[in-house]
Amino acid sequence: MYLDMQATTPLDPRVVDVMLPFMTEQYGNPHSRTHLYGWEAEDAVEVARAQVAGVIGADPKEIIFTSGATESNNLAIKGVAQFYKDKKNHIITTQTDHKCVLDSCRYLQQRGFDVTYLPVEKNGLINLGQLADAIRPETSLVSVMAVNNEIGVVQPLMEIGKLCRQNKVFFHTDAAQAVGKIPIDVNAMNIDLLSISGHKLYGPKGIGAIYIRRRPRVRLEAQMSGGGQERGLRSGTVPHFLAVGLGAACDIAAQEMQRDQGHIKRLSERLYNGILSQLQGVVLNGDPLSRYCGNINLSFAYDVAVSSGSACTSASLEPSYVLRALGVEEDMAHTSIRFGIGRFTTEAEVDRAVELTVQHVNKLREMSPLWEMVQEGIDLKTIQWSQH
Ligand SMILES: Cc1ncc(COP(=O)(O)O)c(C=O)c1O
Ligand code: FES
Repeated sequence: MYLDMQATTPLDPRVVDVMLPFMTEQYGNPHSRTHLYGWEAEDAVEVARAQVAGVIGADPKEIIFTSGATESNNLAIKGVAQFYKDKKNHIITTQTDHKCVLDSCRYLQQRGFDVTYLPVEKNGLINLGQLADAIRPETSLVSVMAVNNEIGVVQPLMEIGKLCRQNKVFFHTDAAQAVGKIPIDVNAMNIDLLSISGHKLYGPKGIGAIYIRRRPRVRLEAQMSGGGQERGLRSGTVPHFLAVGLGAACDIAAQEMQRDQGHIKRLSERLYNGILSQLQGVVLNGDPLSRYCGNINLSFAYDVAVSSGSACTSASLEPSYVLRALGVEEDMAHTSIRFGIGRFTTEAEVDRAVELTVQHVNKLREMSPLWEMVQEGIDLKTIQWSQH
């Protein structure tokens, strides 16, 4: 039973089929210009580039292959900030963006840039008025993720894009959890830079892409020195079989998005209703409407000692910084579980997850004196504990 599709997805077998020949017979270097092996590989990379562009409504020339969304986010944020640094030294992101976005911003802060970390509302969405107020003449970039990896909320991309364009500020979105799952159109949404990860959409790990708008043109400083591949923005040999895999994954996702959504929505509802019909004191984290249906993040009231921390950083016992940014109380943040449903999830897996969740929560609650008090109608917040 695997319900962690935000962490990673399995390779679609159709993607593997397309990749295989490029690992065995067609193993040329796509940058070798003098023989058939090189040409074959180059052609395959260009087909893949067009497939990646296709799923977000971009031009293939606007796609650069990278090693994943972490690299794309680093390149977008550091690259734009550094290129425009003489005139503009301010960037804006959100408190709930991915660690690699936040860390890239911290890196810039240490080098003299000014960063605004926008708070989010209780539902996990940013406040557009606050974003408008945060934009200054010296702002070069706004970076707001599309779908949140922990709670699945979808930020208002269309509105953010419009605001950024009006103010002549570039708009980058980390769309690692969004591409191939929800419709994205870089032109309709005025997105200037966008990060993609292969292994979140049934493609291979170790490959990703960044979309960089050509009109109006976005300039950025490369973060890798070398042979000047990928228009000088990302030196290093393109791993052609991975690129081919990413291309195929994007192509399949584009064609089957509606079908995937139908399947995933049905199973998510089954999971959510299954748990909520059998347990009290369960809360869905994040906006109930503006969300990707394959992510269900639930908190279980009172002493369910699951203490998973963040679904993504479960090695630490600290409650998730994303849930804290929503104002979720510490006890509820500590008892949150993220369920991730995807293309290959089955009804049987969901039913088993419901059964196990209900069983475990009931067991932990039986052991909890706090839960007993809640059952008796005592509001725990009114209690004076003898310590502290
Ligand atoms: C929202 C988000 N951004 C970026 C990443 C990093 O992606 P990659 O593993 O391709 O570097 C992830 C994956 O964990 C993610 O969920
Ligand atoms: S899903 Fe990406 S870090 Fe957890």
